[in-house]
Amino acid sequence: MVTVFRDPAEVPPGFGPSVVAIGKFDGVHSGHRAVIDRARVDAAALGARVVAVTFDRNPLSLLRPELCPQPLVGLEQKIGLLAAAGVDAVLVLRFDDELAALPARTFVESILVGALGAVAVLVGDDFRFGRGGEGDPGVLTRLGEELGFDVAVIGDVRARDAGRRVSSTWVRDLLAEGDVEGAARLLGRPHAVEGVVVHGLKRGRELGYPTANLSADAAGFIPADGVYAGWLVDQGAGDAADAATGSVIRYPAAISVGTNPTFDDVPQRQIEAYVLDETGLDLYGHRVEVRFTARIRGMVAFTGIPALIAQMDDDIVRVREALA
Ligand SMILES: Cc1cc2nc3c(=O)[nH]c(=O)nc-3n(C[C@H](O)[C@H](O)[C@H](O)COP(=O)(O)O)c2cc1C
Ligand SMILES: Nc1ncnc2c1ncn2[C@@H]1O[C@H](COP(=O)(O)OP(=O)(O)O)[C@@H](O)[C@H]1O
Repeated sequence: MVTVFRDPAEVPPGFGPSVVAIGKFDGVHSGHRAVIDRARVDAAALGARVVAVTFDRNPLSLLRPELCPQPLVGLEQKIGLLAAAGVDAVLVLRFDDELAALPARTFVESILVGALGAVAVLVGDDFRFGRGGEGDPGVLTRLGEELGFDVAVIGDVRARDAGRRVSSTWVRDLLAEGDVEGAARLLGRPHAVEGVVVHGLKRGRELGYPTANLSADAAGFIPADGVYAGWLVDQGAGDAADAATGSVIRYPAAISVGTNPTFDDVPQRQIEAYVLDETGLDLYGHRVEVRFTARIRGMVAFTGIPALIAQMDDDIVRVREALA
């Protein structure tokens, strides 16, 4: 089980020694996981814990909101992915005015050394920290020499085929084009959006394809409008029965993203998933994750419902092939 601290003050005294990896970790892609893997190796050698230090939001949302991109994953998704990558603890720092104004030295003394007892710190080469971005890997290294921890700057992880640096921006660009296969190669897993199933316009059943509609506040970057093959992972209604069984069920699914332009009554982009070969499910109120594995086609405004249904019949055949 991973331990999550939402404030440095929550870290118990004497928690260290720890090997700390710091970053935004948006998407927890293969580059991020290379940093975590290195931290695990170092921690094993030093008899220390592995801690990921990250932020509750993109620092840009406070510093330069006009430049702040849509996150690839929500905070809770990120914590789950860091846990899956093998960290022992995650420290989530609230990126507010106070943290943004903290001098680099204070950040290191109070959080890395004071709270976490860091013996080694790993960062990417573009890491900046402290007031006005005054801290960089060089500053961190000198503070480490003075205060007694090692600093490792992890070089770029490159995509095997393209030779380009793996980055959250690249994943975002691919998803914005609907290239969920390309995104999955960089992430090392299918991209996913997570939310609660809400009531839609009750048209799905009439069309022969009931769809679980995700709430508008779903976490995770929404890929380009279109139809996709993927999976719906049902995490249950979060009630006592589910907690007791802890059961998570993964279903094959045909996924639709868009405003359903055949109809002109859906104001917002919507993510919906039809679970193949199931008719009696009741997913309302359940927390689900929708995973995107292949793109089938773009969204189409059909003139008439029979044309939409005929196309959906064909989509299901192609989704089945993509998932086989
Ligand atoms: C496999 C699949 C393909 C879809 N393709 C389209 C499409 O091309 N155009 C469109 O307007 N809606 C499309 N939809 C969305 C349907 O219009 C939507 O699921 C239906 O209206 C039910 O909406 P409801 O859940 O709000 O009742 C698609 C849905 C699925 C599951
Ligand atoms: N195969 C299935 N895939 C997705 N949802 C299903 C399926 N079978 C039954 N359901 C249930 O039906 C609901 C979707 O039916 P639909 O007529 O599209 O209504 P809504 O417009 O409220 O989404 C889902 O939220 C889920 O509870």
